[in-house]
Order: sequence, then C-alpha cells, then structure tokens
Amino acid sequence: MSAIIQCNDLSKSFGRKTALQQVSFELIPGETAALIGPNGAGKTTLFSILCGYLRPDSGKVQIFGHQPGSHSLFGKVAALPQDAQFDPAFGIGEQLDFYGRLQGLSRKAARAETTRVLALVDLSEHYAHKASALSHGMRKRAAIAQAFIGAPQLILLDEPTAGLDPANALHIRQLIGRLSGEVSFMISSHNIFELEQLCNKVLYLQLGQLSSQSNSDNGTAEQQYLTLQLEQDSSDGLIAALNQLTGLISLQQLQKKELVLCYNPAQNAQFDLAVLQCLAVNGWGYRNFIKGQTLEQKLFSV
Ligand SMILES: Nc1ncnc2c1ncn2[C@@H]1O[C@H](COP(=O)(O)OP(=O)(O)OP(=O)(O)O)[C@@H](O)[C@H]1O
Repeated sequence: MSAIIQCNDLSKSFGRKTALQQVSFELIPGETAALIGPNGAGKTTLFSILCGYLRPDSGKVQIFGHQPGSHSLFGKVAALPQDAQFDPAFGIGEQLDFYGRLQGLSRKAARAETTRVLALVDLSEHYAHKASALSHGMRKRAAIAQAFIGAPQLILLDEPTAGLDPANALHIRQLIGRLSGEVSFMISSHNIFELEQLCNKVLYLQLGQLSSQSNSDNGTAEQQYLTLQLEQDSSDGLIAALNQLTGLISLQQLQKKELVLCYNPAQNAQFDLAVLQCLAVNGWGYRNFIKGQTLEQKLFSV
C-alpha cells in the first residue's frame, strides 16, 4: 500500500537549536494520526515541513509521492496552522470564497463551496460577518472550514480545538470523526483524550525525536487490557477477588479508584463478564469500564 506521508530521517535545526532529529514515520490510507508532545517538542516544525512552509536540513519527506509544497499536491493537501487568522477587514465568507478561487474554482463554485464548508462548521448564518465580530470559537471553526475547501485527501490540523469551549471542541471532534472515513487527517493536540477518540495512530515527539509510534490497538491475542474506574476507592477485598479470576495476568492500581487488568483471552474468553459479575456480587460500583488501556497509560506507561 503506498503511503500518504513518508518521512525518513527528517532533521531540522534553528541555529544551534535542534527542533527535529531523524524523525521517520509513515501514514497509510485509512489512518488518522495524532501528533503528541510537550511544548517545544517540534510538532509545529514537523507540520510546517509537511505543509512545505519549511525545508528540512536533511532527510526525505514525501506526500502522495511528492515533495511538500509541490504543485502536484495543489488541492490534495490542506492545513490549519496553529495561529490561522482571518483578515479583520473582510467578511469570513468572502475570504473563504477567495480561498476557493485560489484553488481554481469559478466565482459561483467557490461561493457554493463556502456555503458547504460554513454549514459543516455550523456557521451558515455568518457568511457576511467579519472575523472581529465572531467569538474566538467561531473564528477557529471558520479557520477549520477553510481547511475543508475543495476535496483535500489529507488535512493537517495543528491544535484544532485549542482554546475552544467543550461544546465547540466536541462539535469539531464529531466533524473530524465523520469525515475521517473519506479524508486522512494528521492532528496535533495537547488533549490526549481527544486524540484517543479520533486517531488510530499515535506519534509521540519529545525533544525533536519520535520516541513512540503506537497504533491504537488494544493488546494482542494473548494479552488484553481492561481499565476499571471505580465509584469508591479500591480495597484489599476487591483486589483479592479480582486476583482470583481465571485468565488474569496482572493487576495494576493506577490511582485509588482506577485499576488496569491485563488478561489472557485464550484462558477466559468471558473475562470482562467475570469482572462485572465479581463487582456485582460484592456490591462494588464502577463508573467506567473500558476495554483496553487509555492512550495516556500506553504512552507514559503509568
Ligand atoms: N523559527 C524558529 N527559530 C528558532 N527556534 C525555533 C523556531 N521555531 C521553533 N524553534 C524551536 O524549535 C523547537 C521546536 O519548536 P516547535 O514550535 O516545533 O514545538 P511545538 O512542539 O510545536 O511546541 P508547542 O506545543 O509549544 O507549540 C523549540 O525549542 C523552539 O524554540
């Protein structure tokens, strides 16, 4: 299967500051990738290289087999930069029309495309409004609409929900989730929970190096995980009872109310049911019963 993004040994420095060091990864069709890392890890630098705004010092990067920024990618790759801004002097619809025109659409087609993408982000009524008249969340949604213009096959979103309230962030997550069957996304965010819901591939950058690439599978045929969030603090009695269950490999207490159970499904295909029964019989309540580990647990081995 040919890769959508292919990065090999990508390095980039700014003076003596190394922003990326021999970063290699690929994104294949059907994958939605999360780019995670602490402040200064190199996420924006990597995005800028993928968008063709910056050139790497060394290494190779190809998108759909072409160099980032190349003419062949015109209309195929769209991006939402972290600090995307609209000109405060013009209506947002007019500016979206302009982006459509830049993609080669006729005036009429560009207007129709603006109508479509404004509806996607729930801003249909705001065609004529200037950016300065919109709230921060609405401006962010309008910027995201810009990335959906035309028919891009890859959309790079740098912190798409940063600064949004929970309702607006949910709206954007739902939109990305809905479109991810048709379009490939690469998304950077500090919100691990959000990325866990949206992405099936995780790239973890730290000090410019890719320290972990995990596909969000949840274990192997021999080893599966259950995460249990309890209503009350766990007790010796509860842990002793769970330790009796057939198939249990290990039990880890992450917090007073959170346990991760690793088990072998070949030894007990109904392990999850057995856990629920054990809780019910003993009158122990639970708030959440998650099949698998959370992304936070996987990345940071907590
Ligand atoms: N134009 C630049 N000139 C000098 N140093 C830069 C430049 N751009 C980035 N850097 C440095 O490169 C490193 C990576 O920065 P980058 O912005 O890519 O990180 P990031 O992971 O996007 O951070 P954040 O989460 O804070 O946005 C940082 O140490 C930063 O200071």
